[in-house]
Amino acid sequence: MARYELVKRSVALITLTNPPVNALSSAVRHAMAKSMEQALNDPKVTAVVICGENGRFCGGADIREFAGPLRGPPLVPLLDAIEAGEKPVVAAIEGVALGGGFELALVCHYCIAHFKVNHFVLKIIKAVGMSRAAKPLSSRRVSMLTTPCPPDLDALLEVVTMEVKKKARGVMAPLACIQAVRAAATMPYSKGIKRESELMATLFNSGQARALQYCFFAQRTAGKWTLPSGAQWNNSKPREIRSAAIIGLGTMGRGIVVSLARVGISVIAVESEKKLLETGKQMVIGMLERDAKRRGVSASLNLLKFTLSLQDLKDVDLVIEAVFEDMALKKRVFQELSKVCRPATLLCTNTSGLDVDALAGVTDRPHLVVGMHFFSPAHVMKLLEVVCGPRSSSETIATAMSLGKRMGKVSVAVGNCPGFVGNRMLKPYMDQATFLLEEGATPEQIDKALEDFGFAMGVFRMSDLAGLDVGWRIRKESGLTGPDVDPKNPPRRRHGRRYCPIPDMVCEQGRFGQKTGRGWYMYDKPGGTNAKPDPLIQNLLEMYRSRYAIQPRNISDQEIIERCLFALANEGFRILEDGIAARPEDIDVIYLFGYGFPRHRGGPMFYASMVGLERVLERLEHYHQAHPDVPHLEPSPLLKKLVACGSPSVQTWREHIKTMHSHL
Ligand SMILES: CCC/C=C/C(=O)SCCNC(=O)CCNC(=O)[C@H](O)C(C)(C)COP(=O)([O-])OP(=O)([O-])OC[C@H]1O[C@@H](n2cnc3c(N)ncnc32)[C@H](O)[C@@H]1OP(=O)([O-])[O-]
Repeated sequence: MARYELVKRSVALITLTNPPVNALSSAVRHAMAKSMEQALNDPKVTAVVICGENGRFCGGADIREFAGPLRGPPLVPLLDAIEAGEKPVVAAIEGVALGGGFELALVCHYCIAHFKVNHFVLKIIKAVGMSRAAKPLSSRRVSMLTTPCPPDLDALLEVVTMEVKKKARGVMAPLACIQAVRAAATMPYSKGIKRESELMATLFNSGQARALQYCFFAQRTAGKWTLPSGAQWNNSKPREIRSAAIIGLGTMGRGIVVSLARVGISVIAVESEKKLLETGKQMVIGMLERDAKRRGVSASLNLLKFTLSLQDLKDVDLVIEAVFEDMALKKRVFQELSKVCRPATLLCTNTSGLDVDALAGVTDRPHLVVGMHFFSPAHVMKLLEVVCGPRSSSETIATAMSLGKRMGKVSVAVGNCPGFVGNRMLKPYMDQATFLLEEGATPEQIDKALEDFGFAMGVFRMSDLAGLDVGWRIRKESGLTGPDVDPKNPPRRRHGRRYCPIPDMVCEQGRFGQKTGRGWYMYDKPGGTNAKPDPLIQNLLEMYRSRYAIQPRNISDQEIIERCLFALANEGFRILEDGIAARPEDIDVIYLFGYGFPRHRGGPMFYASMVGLERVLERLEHYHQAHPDVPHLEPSPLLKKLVACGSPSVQTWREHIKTMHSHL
């Protein structure tokens, strides 16, 4: 946990040894305290060096221990002892120095940030020699330093506070940091430290801290995918991918090309027409050049090839199809790929919800077919849903997961069903929002409630950004609206359940969102981003309500949050029951990285657990009773089961889910 050695007969070297990141666990703190005592009491020791094993100084407190009560010696007295000690202490920093690890470095009298380990001992000895020859230690103690305080501190912090409140809506920690900076600038050290401890205690005991800790581990859990067959992340070897092809240079295809090329993978990009190919090529080159400039590297344009011919794909390791979301078209592409590509080439589809197994079925290699659902813009968004068809091999899944990681994505393995995890859950969430419009709410009221909850964008602003026509086309294709609707259907019912036609009416007016300058809001111009409430939408809602004799009522923010978010989580429970996601953590990671769910709320499933499953169940029952024609509000059997089992912690829900239904 901490190794103690005497180097050159006078330097005590204390090495933190707690892999993987040398976190300050109770055992490490205990060993550190003992080692420091030994070093300070040994007359042979003239200086102390603290470093971390395996190229990492210290990743901070051991977050795993936050779940329980504090054990072992606290960190602060150890830090005080180092700072006040009469022997110079040097922090030899390599890799990370985060949180408590950073504090540890700060209280040391000297810090060396070094890269070449072979120079390690030499540098330390030099630094220690310097410290002994130089001024007394008092000038090196952080508590003795005066903090510069700008004369306009209040105004400065006011501006920063406003900015933080805008960017990190509802998040406590950044605001507490500003208060800590104020304390550092205006109070003596001992009082400032006390103030910081109070702030830390407030944060530490908040639900937000628990949510953020959960998110940290959920993200890492998601990478540890597992299938009912026993194949999992640590027993399935991914293939090495050196070359890839992208079919379709629309928005998604372009983003995927950029994501691949910037990690050094050769990419062949295919389009069906010369004009589309040329436009796509120019855009990809521009995106790569801007990206390279931002990162201070040269753009990897030599890795790109643009072509109109699928024949050029015969030797690539992997193909990602990113054509229009049309099953017949995708099937034609996959049939063609089967003929053209060598038998070992992996065939991936970037679909946002179509049946991956149906596509696998038209190929000569269903075991090498997998879904890779990127989120737009694909070179920016971190989420990747890896959709495992029933016939996808473990090697195929491992390859897609590992390729996602290589591209810097947070990859989550999910099962194959309409909409997979993310978009399947989105439907009940959006349905609730439109039902609330019918009942008396406005788009801006609903968006404000969701944004106050912490979403970067409410559901209507988000839809305007994404484009309303996409969902409209899907609804037309599935016979929910348009000429194919059975005229016997009442206007507000489909398949025996409640249906809200308002989104269709908005689209019928050519209002497709930001791109047309009109959607749920109005914008200054097509492509504008400044959303303003539109009186025409208000009129449309009023006419709609009067046509269907709906008496509008006042709807509270609480009802908006409960109906939208509990319906979202309820679908998450069904997804777990159906085995489309292996764990609640996977669902939460998808919502955090793909749908802007506020991180300090932990994701929809964690949020439900924080509200209390009993309460979620009771509210869903209440709303379902009021709206019996909305099946999404009927509490899922898994939710009921978990409540009956005493609402166990989210990390143990998996034990209550029958794995026999798994689609993963
Ligand atoms: C008391 C005074 C107040 C102090 C407060 C604090 O210090 S608050 C803390 C302030 N510190 C932070 O907030 C730092 C949080 N950590 C990080 O930001 C990153 O992990 C990293 C940059 C250290 C390494 O990134 P990377 O991409 O190279 O690697 P990776 O991310 O994949 O992690 C590898 C493995 O290490 C694990 N693990 C990591 N850190 C901790 C930890 N502190 N604890 C426990 N475990 C930790 C991680 O779970 C994973 O385990 P797995 O899945 O293999 O079993």
